Amino acid sequence: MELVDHLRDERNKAQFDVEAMKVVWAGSPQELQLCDRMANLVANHPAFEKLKRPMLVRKELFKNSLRKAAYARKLVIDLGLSEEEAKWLRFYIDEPTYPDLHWGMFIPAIEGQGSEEQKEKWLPLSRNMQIIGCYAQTEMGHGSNVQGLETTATFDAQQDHFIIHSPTLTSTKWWPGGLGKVSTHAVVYARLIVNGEFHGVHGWYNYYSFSFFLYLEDHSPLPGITVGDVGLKFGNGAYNTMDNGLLRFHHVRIPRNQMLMRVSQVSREGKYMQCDDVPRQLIYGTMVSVRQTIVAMVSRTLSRAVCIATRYSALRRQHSSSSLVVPCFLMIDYQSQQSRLFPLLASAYAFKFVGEWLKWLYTDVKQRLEANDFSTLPEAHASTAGLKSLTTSATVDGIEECMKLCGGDGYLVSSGLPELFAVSVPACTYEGDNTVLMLQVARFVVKTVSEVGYKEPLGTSSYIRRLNTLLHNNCLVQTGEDWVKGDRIVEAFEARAARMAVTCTQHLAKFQDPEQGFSELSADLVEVAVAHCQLIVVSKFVEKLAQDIPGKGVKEALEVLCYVYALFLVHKHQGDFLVTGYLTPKQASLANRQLRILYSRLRPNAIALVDAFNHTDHYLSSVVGRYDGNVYPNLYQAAFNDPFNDSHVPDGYHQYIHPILNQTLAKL
Ligand SMILES: CC(C)(COP(=O)(O)OP(=O)(O)OC[C@H]1O[C@@H](n2cnc3c(N)ncnc32)[C@H](O)[C@@H]1OP(=O)(O)O)[C@@H](O)C(=O)NCCC(=O)NCCSC(=O)/C=C/CCCCCCCCCCCCC(=O)O
Ligand SMILES: Cc1cc2nc3c(=O)[nH]c(=O)nc-3n(C[C@H](O)[C@H](O)[C@H](O)COP(=O)(O)OP(=O)(O)OC[C@H]3O[C@@H](n4cnc5c(N)ncnc54)[C@H](O)[C@@H]3O)c2cc1C
Repeated sequence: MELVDHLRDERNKAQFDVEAMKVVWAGSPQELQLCDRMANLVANHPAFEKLKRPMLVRKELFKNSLRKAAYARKLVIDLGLSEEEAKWLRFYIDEPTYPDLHWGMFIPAIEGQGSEEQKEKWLPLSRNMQIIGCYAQTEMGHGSNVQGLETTATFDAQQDHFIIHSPTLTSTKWWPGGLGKVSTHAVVYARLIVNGEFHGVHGWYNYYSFSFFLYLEDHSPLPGITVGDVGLKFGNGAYNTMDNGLLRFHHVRIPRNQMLMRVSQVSREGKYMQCDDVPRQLIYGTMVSVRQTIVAMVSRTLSRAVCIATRYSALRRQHSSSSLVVPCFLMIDYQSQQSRLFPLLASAYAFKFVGEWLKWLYTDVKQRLEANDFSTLPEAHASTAGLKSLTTSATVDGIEECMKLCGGDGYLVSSGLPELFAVSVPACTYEGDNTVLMLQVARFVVKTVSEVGYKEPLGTSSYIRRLNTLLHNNCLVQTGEDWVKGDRIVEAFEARAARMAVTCTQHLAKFQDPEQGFSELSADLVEVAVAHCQLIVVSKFVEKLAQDIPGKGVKEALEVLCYVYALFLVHKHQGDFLVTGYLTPKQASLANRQLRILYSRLRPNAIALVDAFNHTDHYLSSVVGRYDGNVYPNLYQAAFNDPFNDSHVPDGYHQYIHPILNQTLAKL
């Protein structure tokens, strides 16, 4: 049967080389080839079917996810896949499960915080999956406040043991993924007590389950340990494939050498030693690593929602305002649809490029940390925390907007958007609540501003070196065209961030107790942090454009996206730009007018830009976002694929509808 491409006319409008753009999006020809291979391996393997997922009850859903993870492991071994290939394979399976935590947090925690001897012992076991681990930090009463963790690890010098204990209900470990049902091991965070003295929170390598011996059929916990799942979560098929768990210890003994010993150690004699020159913050290092990974991945999540909404918008017709009868307008041709959709399309590209940069920054920091150079850790912490917060919040809001952009059909599970929203929304909370993370960024920015004159601002805060210029020189834009210049845009974002930071720093200085000031001004401080992070994203996009980008029309198409991203933010946050006095109202309105011009330049490329994401229909799992655009027959068919349509007479019909029709309710 001949395949009809319902989006062919749209594809023919493209003004750039889509294949070349696919390389830019993927990062390199090699990455494109790798991702394409893994995405298609998953798409073509029946084991990874996922359309029925939302219909399954929790136990079936969970078993199904275990089956998929086992198939994935088998493929990794049978095909001899590299760690990088295996990572992408798991990514395209598109189902949160215990391997995310095992590979994403448990192993990095041992790598970052274990001594050489500990790494040698535990990493091979972990990498071969002879043990499965999770990351048990959060407690029922303490998520953001890590210093408040209550679980204790008391050293018993006589037996050379630590005694791990949950002294209160609120000290129950609560939420760790993979903990509830699957993991055999955990990195557990607890307060260290040696000779009655507290030494803050540290990490322990711990086993809590008999299933350490994988061939045991019994999976009951070790004596003194209570473990379980925290319960059903939002969005049926979404994050419920993960066994987020609870864990309590009742005086559980573990050998002394199971304390992760890179940051500090306890000797056989019970002497606590902080390792020379290694900052305590390193025990938070795993969070820096995962926040970076989240930023690297989140652009794909947003691109997926945007791809669905763009394709559907380019197919579905609505009435024009002059004729209520003849459906003529494509949804994508409404200015109002464009003004909601195109900034999201631009954001997906912007987040991809900032994610690449963050990966570079993190790789550099990791190498330095291995060589005991901790100088760039604060910058890495602020950048990973801030960008994780900014990009996940924008992505989750973006998915919701894409759902609305598809009208009623966006609300159908078969659109792929409700599940995508449900699986993504906890990213605003896990790995640090987004507001709490922005407050960390604000601390970093305010500290940098306060130290001007005696400490040189570096990296992402180096704009603060030019504080005088940024505070006193106002915007030079005179025409709309002036707004589409990279350096001018970056300067506008620098000036806004610098001015907001200085104002907040001055207000803070009026408080006698800095912590009280920080608390009272926290809403303003979050805005300072947002301005700083948006500057990073905009400037990394502009830097990307300065690179050599091959392919007909590719650079031009990216320029339009970059300016759409930046000018959309100028418009959305024009209050900041105006209040700080950097822009005049005239300049702000020129930015908005230019934005509309950019939307019309983006319009012919819209479908090609989402095709360049190279998403398979399997990964999208959306009837309205199909590549071929053949939406309506498939939408109709999807309705009948729902088991609810197996029969015309639902359970309960005879019992509860007939009495109403027959007016025999009294018999009920
Ligand atoms: C920082 C807090 C908010 C509180 O801090 P506070 O009490 O004020 O201060 P202190 O703790 O004393 O610290 C202050 C100083 O330390 C600096 N700091 C803080 N954090 C860090 C850090 N991370 N790194 C470096 N430095 C740091 C800070 O700047 C201060 O410095 P200074 O004194 O000013 O100089 C803190 O407590 C906090 O972080 N709270 C948030 C808690 C949190 O984030 N918890 C996370 C728990 S784990 C979790 O949620 C896991 C979720 C699982 C999600 C799964 C996602 C998976 C997707 C990705 C993985 C996929 C990989 C797949 C791989 C594969 O398949 O192969
Ligand atoms: C799906 C999912 C998976 C998770 N996986 C893991 C895991 O694998 N391992 C693990 O250890 N944990 C995990 N967590 C826990 C997660 O890290 C915490 O939920 C998160 O750190 C937030 O903590 P909390 O839930 O205690 O929220 P709270 O800290 O109670 O925050 C609640 C509200 O208070 C505000 N708030 C809190 N503190 C401040 C402050 N200082 N200033 C201003 N406002 C503040 C927040 O902004 C938020 O609005 C997971 C959570 C979820 C939802």
